[in-house]
Amino acid sequence: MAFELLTPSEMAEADRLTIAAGPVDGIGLMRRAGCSVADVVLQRFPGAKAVHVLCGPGNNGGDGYVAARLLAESGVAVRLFATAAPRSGGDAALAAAECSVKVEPLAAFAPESGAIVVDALYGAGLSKPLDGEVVEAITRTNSAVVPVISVDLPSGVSGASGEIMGSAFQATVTVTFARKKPGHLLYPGRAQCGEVVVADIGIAAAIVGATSVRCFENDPAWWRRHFPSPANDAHKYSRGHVGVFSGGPSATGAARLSAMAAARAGAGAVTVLSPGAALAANAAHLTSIILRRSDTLQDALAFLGARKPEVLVYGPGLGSEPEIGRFALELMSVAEGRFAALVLDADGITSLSHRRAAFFEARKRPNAPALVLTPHHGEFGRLFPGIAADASLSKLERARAAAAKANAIIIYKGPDTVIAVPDGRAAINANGTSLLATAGSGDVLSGIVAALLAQRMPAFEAACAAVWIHAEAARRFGPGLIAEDLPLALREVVAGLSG
Ligand SMILES: NC(=O)C1=CN([C@@H]2O[C@H](COP(=O)(O)OP(=O)(O)OC[C@H]3O[C@@H](n4cnc5c(N)ncnc54)[C@H](O)[C@@H]3O)[C@@H](O)[C@H]2O)[C@@H](O)CC1
Ligand SMILES: [K+]
Repeated sequence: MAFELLTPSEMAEADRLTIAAGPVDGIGLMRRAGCSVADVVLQRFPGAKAVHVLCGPGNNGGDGYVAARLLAESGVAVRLFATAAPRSGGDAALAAAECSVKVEPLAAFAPESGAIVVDALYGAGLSKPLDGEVVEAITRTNSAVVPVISVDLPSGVSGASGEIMGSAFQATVTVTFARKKPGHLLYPGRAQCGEVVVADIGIAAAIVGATSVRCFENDPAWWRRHFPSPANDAHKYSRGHVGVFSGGPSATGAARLSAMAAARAGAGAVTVLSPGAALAANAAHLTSIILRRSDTLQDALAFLGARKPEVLVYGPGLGSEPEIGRFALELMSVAEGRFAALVLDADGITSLSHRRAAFFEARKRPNAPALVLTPHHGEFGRLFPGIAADASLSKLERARAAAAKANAIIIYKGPDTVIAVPDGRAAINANGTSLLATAGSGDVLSGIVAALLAQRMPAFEAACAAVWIHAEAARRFGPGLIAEDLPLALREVVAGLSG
């Protein structure tokens, strides 16, 4: 399986390059696309009483004409409803000319029980919100609960952003071509797609690679070879050492969740750095995790000098007061030669929103440590208010813009977590689960990222792996999950990836 996610413009680029390379031409690609749609209809709904094909004015409609022709030739009862005739001379007009099914106006379409709807109204070319008779047809279809096969994208869903433009079909199956698009994985579009089938229409992998694509569906297949497993002669510190800062006496649990997750994700040693006032609370709950007092920057420096951790986690349970942000900036400024990466989560992010200018300035320094930020929607808006407020940007573009601005790896959390790095690469996670919407699950994620970075997994791959493993552990554990369950649930997932 191939994991690139092509935006509509990258898909058009792949289309052009394929046609230029020959021998297949535009109508040839359209015939293959329409044929794959007809195949899915015949395979999934062999007993359908009728198929109603809805065709728009562009090439998405062209795929619909091909599918209508092939289904009619297979003996299926087909009715075809169109918004307008395709532009003459184009591939869709050729496809329409080859299709002898009578064309009826879209206004005449009414979903019928036992019939299937093929939605070929708009796909990659959707450029403005749907309205009028198209929205009426969508509303009638969605409320009739008939199976809908959407061609490329459910009409109304933006392939680039997953936004719903006006209204969108609720598809049962979406048949897309060559590769998925970001809109198949980003919400709210993802919820409209149903099952996504990727049909091979003869666009070669080398051609996909020749486009400007920099976004991937997060999957172990492309980061697994970097997944760490300890060398035979490993000792605990060579496996990677993570330091996690703890909050005060009444807020110590978050750091322990992070620390336990780091240990389960393979860090050989994990130290909780605790304020003196919280030592007793932490000591009562920690066994294999090392506990060390740290009240000041001097204490932290002494730990860094003596124990040389690779990665620090700063944020869980710390509180969002400005001095927490100041300490984060101080940690970054003393990093060189002392630790390689800092994971800032939760309060670590919120507290920096009081010192944004100083933070962004600090991130420009050439010796700044690698930085991972793991904001959810609210934290993202506090640290990157300008980017968050730009309604023209998709979640993917927001994450990329934030990664560039903060010179950091961004894990923009949510049901469709986006991972982005400053060089423009990005991934969208697809195995998320609402089971992770539970207090403390973010603390666990920061521990996993830290552990993988401490084991020297490359940063983008480490962030992607952490997000996937975190969700996979939650899925396997199932309902009833609380954050305390996650570190142990990691064991099985990590074991499956190791060796
Ligand atoms: N690019 C490729 O590689 C391939 C594309 N194919 C199909 O071609 C589709 C893209 O075709 P097009 O670029 O022609 O785009 P569409 O067919 O999605 O729509 C384009 C047309 O709709 C109009 N339009 C856009 N939004 C509208 C709105 N809200 N209300 C009314 N009119 C609106 C545009 O002005 C244009 O005339 C893909 O989704 C796919 O189904 C396939 O045939 C196979 C190959
Ligand atoms: K469509």
